[in-house]
Amino acid sequence: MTPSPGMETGAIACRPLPGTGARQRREDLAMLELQGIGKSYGAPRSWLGSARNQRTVLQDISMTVRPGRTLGLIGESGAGKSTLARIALGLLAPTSGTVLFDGTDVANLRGRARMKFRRAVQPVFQDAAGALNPRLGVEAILSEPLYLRGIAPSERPDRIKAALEAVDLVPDLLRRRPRDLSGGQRQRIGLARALLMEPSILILDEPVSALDVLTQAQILNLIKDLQVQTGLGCLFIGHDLAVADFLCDEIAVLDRGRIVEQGHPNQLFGAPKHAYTRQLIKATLRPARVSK
Ligand SMILES: Nc1ncnc2c1ncn2[C@@H]1O[C@H](COP(=O)(O)OP(=O)(O)OP(=O)(O)O)[C@@H](O)[C@H]1O
Repeated sequence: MTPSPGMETGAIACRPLPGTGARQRREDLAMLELQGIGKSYGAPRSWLGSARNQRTVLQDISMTVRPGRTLGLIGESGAGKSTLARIALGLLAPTSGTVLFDGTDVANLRGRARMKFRRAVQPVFQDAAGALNPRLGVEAILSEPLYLRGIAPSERPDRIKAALEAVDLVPDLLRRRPRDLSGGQRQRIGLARALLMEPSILILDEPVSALDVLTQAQILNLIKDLQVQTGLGCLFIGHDLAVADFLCDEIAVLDRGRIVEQGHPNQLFGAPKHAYTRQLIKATLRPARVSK
């Protein structure tokens, strides 16, 4: 199959973020585990004992995001991907099941321990424009995580500069606002902001869906390089099989709130077991396989 343009051509140079260092790859250590996650929206009519208003969107989802690995969650619109992303980030409570961060149920985390979890698991969303405060300039946007981490003001400019370099942006952009950036630049700023939190895990919710194919390839290479460099674990959420194939070590296929198949991309694309996976592959116009 044909690789998407730019995907296989020279990965963007990696520069370590200051203070991030190159983390050890700890392949066997589970960092974020979702165990039997279920989610229903809408309040039950409890006084009638009826659940007529409730709609179940996730059922019995179990997956583990490990350091240095990228797990993909693929499904069509409405399958429940963003709901799962919000649960993994601790922004939404599951109706059933448990999210474990380094072995601890995040529902029981309070105070500093909860802040540590929220810092360690960082999102990168599809809509970078919506995720960046439009009233702030890039410098203020990138200062925020450093402020939250208690980094001294005197240290912030160097860290911001290095973060910009890490995502291949020039310091000139610091004075601009999100609306004055291209989609790709905004996504890089979103990535830099997440990285400045020194996360263990990135939740990539459709991170390149809004970008043209060349910019997609650059951002995907960047994510991959940064992951190798820092040992980050990633949960990639999306619908694009070619992107998942390029980025992921393992892919789970989500159909109407249930994982119907999970495996290595070669197995999944080469010999899909479930009818829904076959349907997804067939519906994709010749997904580009990219050599790893
Ligand atoms: N706050 C909410 N209240 C009620 N229903 C919701 C809420 N959020 C999402 N849903 C419903 O849950 C289902 C799953 O939505 P979700 O956004 O998780 O899917 P998705 O796979 O991310 O879709 P897309 O790729 O289109 O963003 C959808 O039917 C949606 O309408």
